[in-house]
Amino acid sequence: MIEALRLLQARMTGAGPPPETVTETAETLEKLAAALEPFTVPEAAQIVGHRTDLPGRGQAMAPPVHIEEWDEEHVLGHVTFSRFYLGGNGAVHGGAIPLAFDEVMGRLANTGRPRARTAYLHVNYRKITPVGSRLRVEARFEREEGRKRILAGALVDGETVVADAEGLFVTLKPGQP
Ligand SMILES: CCCCCCCCCCCCCC(=O)SCCNC(=O)CCNC(=O)[C@H](O)C(C)(C)COP(=O)(O)OP(=O)(O)OC[C@H]1O[C@@H](n2cnc3c(N)ncnc32)[C@H](O)[C@@H]1OP(=O)(O)O
Repeated sequence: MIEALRLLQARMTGAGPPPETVTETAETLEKLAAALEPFTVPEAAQIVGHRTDLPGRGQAMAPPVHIEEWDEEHVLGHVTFSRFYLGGNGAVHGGAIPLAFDEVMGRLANTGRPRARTAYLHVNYRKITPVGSRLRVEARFEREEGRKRILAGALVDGETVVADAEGLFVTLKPGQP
C-alpha cells in the first residue's frame, strides 16, 4: 500500500494530465480515502511509522531509505529521492534532506539506548542532491555527554558528499513525551 502511494506521489508530481484525467484521479483518490476511513485506529495500532523493516518505517512522508547495515554505532543504506521530492531544476527539496537525516540518525540514536529526541539537526548542503540518483546514506554515533548524544550523517552521490549533518539527540526524562 505504501509502495503504491509512493509511486502515485512520484507520478502525480511529474504529470501534466488533461482535465478529465485530473477529475477522474481525484474521484478515485476520494473513494480510496473513504474506504480507509472506517479503519482509523489509535496511533499505537497504526502500521505506518511502525514498520522498521520497511524503508522510512512505512511512512510515505519519509524518503525511502533502505538500510543495509545497522548497529549501535553506525547505519549504512541507500536512498533514491523520487520526483515527489523535487525542489526545482533537478535538485531535491531542501526540506526533504533533513527528513532523511532525522529518520536515519534518529533511528541510530535510539538503537540500544534509552529513548531520545532530536534537539537539533544541522544540515550542510554541499552540492545539489539529484532527483532519481541512488545515493549512499551514512550515519555514525560520535559521542555521548550525559543526556546528549551527538551523531553525524552524510548523503553521498558516487564519491561526492552532497549533504552532511550533525544531530543532537537528548535522552528523555521519565514522563517526557
Ligand atoms: C530498536 C530501536 C528502534 C527505534 C525506532 C525509532 C525510529 C525513530 C526514528 C525517528 C526519530 C526521530 C526523532 C524525532 O524526530 S523527535 C521529533 C522532533 N524533536 C522534538 O520534537 C523534540 C522537542 N524538544 C524536546 O522535547 C526537548 O527540547 C528535548 C527533550 C530535546 C530537550 O529538553 P529537556 O528539557 O529534556 O532537556 P534540557 O533543555 O535540559 O537540555 C538537556 C541538554 O541538552 C542541551 N540542549 C537541548 N536542546 C538543545 C539545542 N537545541 N541545542 C543545543 N543544546 C541543546 C541543553 O543545553 C542541555 O545541555 P547541558 O546544559 O546539560 O550541557
